[in-house]
Amino acid sequence: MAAKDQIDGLKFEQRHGKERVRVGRVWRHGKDGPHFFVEWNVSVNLLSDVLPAYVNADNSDIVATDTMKNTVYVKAKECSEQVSVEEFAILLAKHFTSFYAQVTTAIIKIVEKPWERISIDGQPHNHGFKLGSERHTTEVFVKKNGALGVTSGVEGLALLKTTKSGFEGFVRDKNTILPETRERMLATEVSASWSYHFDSVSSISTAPLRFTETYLYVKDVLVNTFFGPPKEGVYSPSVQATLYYMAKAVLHRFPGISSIKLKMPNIHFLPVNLSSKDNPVIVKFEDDVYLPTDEPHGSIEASLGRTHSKM
Ligand SMILES: O=c1[nH]c(=O)c2[nH]c(=O)[nH]c2[nH]1
Repeated sequence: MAAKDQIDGLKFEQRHGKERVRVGRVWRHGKDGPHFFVEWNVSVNLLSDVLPAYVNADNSDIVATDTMKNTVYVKAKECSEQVSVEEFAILLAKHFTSFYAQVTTAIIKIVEKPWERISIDGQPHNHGFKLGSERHTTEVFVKKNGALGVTSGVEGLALLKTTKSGFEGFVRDKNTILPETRERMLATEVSASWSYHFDSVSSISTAPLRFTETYLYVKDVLVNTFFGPPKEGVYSPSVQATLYYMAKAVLHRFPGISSIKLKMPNIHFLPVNLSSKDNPVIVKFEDDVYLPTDEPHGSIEASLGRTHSKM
C-alpha cells in the first residue's frame, strides 16, 4: 500500500515510516500481584499527502520518523491495562490518522516475542519469564475515513510428526528419483496470517485481549488439524492437502475470520542408507535413522477465503 500521485504525467507512489521499533512493557498489579510482560517489534508506515517533500524539498508536512518512534513509547506508557498486539496496533494507527491532517492511512506491523511465564515447582512465577518458540504477529491499517483491516498471525510454529505422512502419485519424468511412500516424517514451520472482517474502527469489539484469545484458539485448531487425535493421528497425503485441511478448519470454526494464508515449508528428513564397496550394508534404512536438513526445503503456501465477505 502506498500514497499515489501524478507528477508531470508520471506515476509516483510513496510512504514513510519507522521499522523495528523495539519496546518492552510491564504491567504490575498491586505490591505482590503477578507482573505481565510483553516485548514487541513495531513497524509504522504512513501514507500521507507530502508530495512537496519529494519534489520541492519542502518538509513542512513530514511527520519525522523519530516522532513515530517516540509515539510508540508514549502510547505504550498510556496503556494502563495489558493490551494485545492487535489492540496496540489499532490504537497507534488511529492516533496517526486522526492526529495528523495530512496522514491518509497508517499501517502498523507488530511481532511479539514469545516470553512465557515460568513455573517453579508447578507454581506460576510472579515475575519470571522464559523465551518460547512461535511468535504472535499482526498487521493493521486504518484509513482516515475509519476503514480498517486487521490481520493476526503466527510465525515460527515448528511442527513434526514421525509417521502418518506420505506422498504418492506425483509426476514422474526423467528427472524424478523420489520414491513414492506412505511412511515418512513430516516437519514444517508454519507461518499463518488471517484477516478479520470489520467495517470500520467503530465496529471493533472492546473486550480486552479478545484478539489474543482468538490467536490461541486458531493456533490450537491449526495444530490439532495437523496432528489429529493423540493415539491414532491423521494421515497426511501431502503438505498441500494438510495445509488445505488446516485452513478450512480455521474458516469453519471462526466465522469472524474472512481469509487465512498459510505457508508451510516441507522440511525434509532424509532416510539414511550407508554402504561402501566392501560393506554394502552399513546402515539400512528401516524408518528409523534420518538426516535432518534445513535446505533445500519444499515451499508450499496457499490462502483460502470466503467468497462473501460477510456471513
Ligand atoms: O507433501 C509434499 N508435497 C510436495 O509437493 C512434494 N515434493 C516433494 O519432493 N516432496 C513433497 N511432499
